[in-house]
Amino acid sequence: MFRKLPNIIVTGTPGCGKTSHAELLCEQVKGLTHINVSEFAKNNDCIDGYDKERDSAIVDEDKLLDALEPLACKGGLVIDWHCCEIFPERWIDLVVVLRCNNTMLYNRLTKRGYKESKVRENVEVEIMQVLLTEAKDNYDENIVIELASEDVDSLDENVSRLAQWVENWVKDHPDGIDTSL
Ligand SMILES: Nc1ncnc2c1ncn2[C@@H]1O[C@H](COP(=O)(O)OP(=O)(O)OP(=O)(O)O)[C@@H](O)[C@H]1O
Repeated sequence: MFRKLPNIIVTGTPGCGKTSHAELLCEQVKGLTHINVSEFAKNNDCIDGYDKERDSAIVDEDKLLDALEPLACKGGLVIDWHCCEIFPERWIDLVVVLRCNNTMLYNRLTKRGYKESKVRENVEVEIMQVLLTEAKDNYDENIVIELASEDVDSLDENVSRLAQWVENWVKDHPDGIDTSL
């Protein structure tokens, strides 16, 4: 099977704007499919318990990858999750790491009603650039890009840039990519 569209990961600390970016990109570029991993895992029986301390579901990563594999082989996925290292390198053409100013992130998470400990933990993750390091450690640095997601203008600019990148990828891969390799 050949995939004719790239697969993109949109990652970043919770509240950075992954879902906002992924949704808008999929609205603007025909053929792309938004995979909100938390929802996808729930809908595909890939939940393996609940982490009370973190107040979040535990995803069974093996089951998740099995469920995603056929879709990843078709291509055109925009994978939206706060973790990127589990996705095989052969699936992924671009890793977008969204970054956000600490005060803004604090306000966004507080507005969501997150408890103080969860807000602090996530702001620290952002300060320590945890997601950027994870992306660079697990994928070729040439496919990892860092984008600021701080206001509506930056959201629009980022999405236009990503849409242009997809258009260029398609032109550069007229026969697609062989997913059996
Ligand atoms: N670039 C931006 N400009 C203005 N508001 C933004 C921007 N990005 C995100 N937001 C706002 O921040 C909040 C969190 O955004 P979003 O749900 O897209 O983040 P997320 O990274 O997907 O979070 P999670 O990992 O928890 O799902 C939303 O209220 C959204 O409207």
